[in-house]
Amino acid sequence: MSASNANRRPSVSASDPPTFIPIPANTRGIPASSFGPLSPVATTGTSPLASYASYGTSPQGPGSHNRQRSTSSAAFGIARQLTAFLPADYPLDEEPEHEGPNGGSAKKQGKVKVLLLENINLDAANFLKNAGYEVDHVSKAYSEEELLQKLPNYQAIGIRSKTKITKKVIDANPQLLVIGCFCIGTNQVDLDSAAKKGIAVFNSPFSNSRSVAELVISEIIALSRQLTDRSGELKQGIWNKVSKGCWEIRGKTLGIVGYGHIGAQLSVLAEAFGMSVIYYDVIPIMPLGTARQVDTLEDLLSKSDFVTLHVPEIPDTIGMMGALEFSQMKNGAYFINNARGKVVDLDALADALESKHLAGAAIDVFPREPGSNGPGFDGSLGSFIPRLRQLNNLILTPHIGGSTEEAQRAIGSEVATALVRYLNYGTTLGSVNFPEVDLRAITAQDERHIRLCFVHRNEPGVLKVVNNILSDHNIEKQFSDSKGDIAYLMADISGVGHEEVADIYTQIKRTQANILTRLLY
Ligand SMILES: NC(=O)c1ccc[n+]([C@@H]2O[C@H](COP(=O)([O-])OP(=O)(O)OC[C@H]3O[C@@H](n4cnc5c(N)ncnc54)[C@H](O)[C@@H]3O)[C@@H](O)[C@H]2O)c1
Ligand SMILES: O=C(O)[C@H](O)COP(=O)(O)O
Repeated sequence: MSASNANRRPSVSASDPPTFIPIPANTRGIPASSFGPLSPVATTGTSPLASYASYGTSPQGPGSHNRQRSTSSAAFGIARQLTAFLPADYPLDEEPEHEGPNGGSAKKQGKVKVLLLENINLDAANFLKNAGYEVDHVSKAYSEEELLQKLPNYQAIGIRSKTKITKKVIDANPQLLVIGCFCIGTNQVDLDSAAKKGIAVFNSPFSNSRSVAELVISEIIALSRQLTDRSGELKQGIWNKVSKGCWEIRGKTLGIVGYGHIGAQLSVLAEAFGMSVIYYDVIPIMPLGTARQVDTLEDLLSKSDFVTLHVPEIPDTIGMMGALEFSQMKNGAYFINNARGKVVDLDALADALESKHLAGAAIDVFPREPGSNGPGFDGSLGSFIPRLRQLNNLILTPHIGGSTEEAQRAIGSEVATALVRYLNYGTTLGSVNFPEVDLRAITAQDERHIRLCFVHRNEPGVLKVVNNILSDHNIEKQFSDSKGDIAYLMADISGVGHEEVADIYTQIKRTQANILTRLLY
């Protein structure tokens, strides 16, 4: 990038809408979702790194005098930041040199590239573009092969529940810095392998909970009244007005397995319909309303008219509903799964429905799901599928529990914000596989400040070595935390001359416990 390109800055007056995420000066403890809706479309794109240098860290926010920070500093900031985007073992000395600020040389230049898969909300894509990133938006999920081929061009990836980020994909992509799961579940990512390679993973823990809870309420009523069967018959010209086997839901017992964000939300809605609610969870959780926790899954199954699952896919929950558990359910009860496909043995469910032991079921999630819309929901995904397609009072939906405009917008905003905050500021609040670390923003008064973001193995003596390297400078603030095998240190250092940055970067990167070193300012 030439110096003139680097001089490009958004033309913002005090009355202009902000062109960056409104990150407060001290972000500690403030959930990303509290930052409000996506910011308006920017009129001028700006590098996230330039925006950090010239705007983002100002305690005064947009329109403050800190925007007057020198352009050459912003340009140099871009160059310095980008050295950190290279793989941890990239030889710094061999980076190609480009024309830098003030005619001097600078390191390789470029933009952060983000790959968004699975039709992630377009507002999120625009938000990331406005933050200065290059964004590629794809509507389908990628297979492992496609990821191995295409991901090496990107520093960040956004996925939903279908794309599997395996250890193989992680190992093949040392340039990858961050993964955004634009959904609740994170079972599709090898979180441990990602952490060990210094890749932070973020999700949206509750932005679609309400959408799922509402879908379950609709399914409870639809099953109870055999709605989809009646509708299907009428579409074929058959008038079949029956009341036999159709019930009100008032006074019936709903059994919720997993009383987390969705389960608890559903509990409140179900009571408003006059249902009695019981729930089973592996941890004691305070009931809402008059709901009641039971001690065992069997207890819940034997007492409920409707059983609905809201557990994550983890080793303990895989296969938790099989032939034995279905036999423990009441005769004529209904079963609903909007959690994850592998939690249920669908052949056993087909048996329970075919034998009329169960009166109906609603299934939104499957052990294997097609990667894109269109034909493909067939026996190749499991021998039970042709059986399920023949059954009465069985509602099959294509994993749409969280698919509402509201949920997708909220998730887009939340996860896109988390990605920008991590890439531009190093903040890991809300990460599912990293320790949560944040520092209040650099004041940006002093151009000689830098921020060290250091992901390392959790071993004794690391901080001593790092602080030795930093000891010639003033460490304004630092915070470190660990999670399992990895630890993360953020430190703001002042009094750093431009000529010293590469040296600090190289020394820290070469420490024995280094996983990923980034310098930001
Ligand atoms: N169908 C969809 O589109 C859709 C949308 C959102 C979420 N989901 C799925 O729903 C799951 C639940 O979402 P949430 O936001 O309520 O999660 P959550 O983490 O808030 O709650 C999950 C609850 O399950 C409990 N739990 C864990 N293991 C258990 C076990 N063996 N037995 C009983 N309880 C157990 C946990 O203690 C927790 O209370 C997600 O993990 C995701 O897989 C699906
Ligand atoms: O984990 C989730 O949030 C849900 O399963 C929704 O996944 P989706 O974004 O792929 O629809």
